Amino acid sequence: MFLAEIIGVGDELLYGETVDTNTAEIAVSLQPYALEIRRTLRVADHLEALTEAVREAWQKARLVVLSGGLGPTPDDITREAIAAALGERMEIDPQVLAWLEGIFADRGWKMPQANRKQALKIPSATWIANPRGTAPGWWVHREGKDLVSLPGPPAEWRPMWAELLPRLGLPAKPYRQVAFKTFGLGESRIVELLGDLFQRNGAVEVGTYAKMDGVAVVVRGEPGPVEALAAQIRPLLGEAVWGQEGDTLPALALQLLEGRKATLATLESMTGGVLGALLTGIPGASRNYLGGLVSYSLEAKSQLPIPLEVAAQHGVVSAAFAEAMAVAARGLLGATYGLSTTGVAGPETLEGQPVGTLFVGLAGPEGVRSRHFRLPGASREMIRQRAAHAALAFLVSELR
Ligand SMILES: NC(=O)c1ccc[n+]([C@@H]2O[C@H](COP(=O)(O)O)[C@@H](O)[C@H]2O)c1
Repeated sequence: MFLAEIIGVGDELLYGETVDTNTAEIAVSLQPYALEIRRTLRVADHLEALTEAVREAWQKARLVVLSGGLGPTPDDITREAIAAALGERMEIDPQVLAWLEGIFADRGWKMPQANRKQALKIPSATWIANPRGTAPGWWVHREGKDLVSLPGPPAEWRPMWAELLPRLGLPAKPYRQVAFKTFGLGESRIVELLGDLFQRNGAVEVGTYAKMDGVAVVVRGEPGPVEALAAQIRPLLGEAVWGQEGDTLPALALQLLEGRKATLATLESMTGGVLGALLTGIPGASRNYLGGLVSYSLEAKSQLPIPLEVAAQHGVVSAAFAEAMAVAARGLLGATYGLSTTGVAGPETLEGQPVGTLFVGLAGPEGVRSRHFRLPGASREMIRQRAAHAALAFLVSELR
């Protein structure tokens, strides 16, 4: 199998100011191709180090993809490093220079001298137009190999790469990926459930990925074996599965509400607005999400039509109180459904309940229910995010 090497360029990637997600994203985009990735690199804005890295990658690999270092400042040296590694001289391309000057002219500015270097190119490279920035990329096709140099910002390189990748003529392999998105199961529980089906052989590979919206179980590889294994895995995950590849909890929740021509109101305590933020992050949310309130303190709760004797009897962090809050949410905004959160995000505990405790209430035409969660999380922020996703996972499972 041919090799591919991916290089993330920039000091910030080495010292942790920025986590290099570009390399991972580019690697994922190469999965449908018959290329093997044995290593990826992060290299500083250092001419010698980057030249050496590019030279070595070019020697070994069928495809080399770089991201970063195409800006106008002196520390942007990716162009120089590629030119040195490939033994070519860069020249200013007058057409690209005119295009650059035009961008600045449109904004009513004169182009700074520093930007001139973004019009530099080696003879064997062709330009990759950048529709969103001043750093065009390079595509070198030489000796049956390809080298692609992209700018660092994802908003810039994504459309450039999406357009170029199919044109590279890389050897394709039959490939299929199936994802089951679950909530409420830990990764180790999933490993236990899957047993021998947790396979990693030549034909298929199973992986689990823990995110805020739960654990995704991904099966990838040759289409036939993937379909067969996914069909065996699906029933083992049962009710925990809420979606598939590309689904998000807030979008799915809104879609299910729309399917019922229903509306939703929220009343949040522990999540402090995170739930509302997730829902309003989806375009068109206002069709089905009426809005919500954050009643964080007991004082705020006492201003709302919630029977406080429920709190006195069961505590604020309880199934009964979550249900009372959900009923109040529904009534206050006249929504079809009311959804509530109450719990303990930490680091302080509340009412003797451990950090990570969450009760979600859901009130609707069919009555009122609640669910108890014990959420893992290393920080208050993580738990609040997980809690908001848990509330949506509960809503989705009830609306299905
Ligand atoms: N009913 C609720 O969900 C609710 C409201 C306020 C605080 N808390 C929890 O109480 C603890 C202390 O809160 P503060 O750190 O905001 O004072 C935290 O764990 C927090 O998550 C829970």
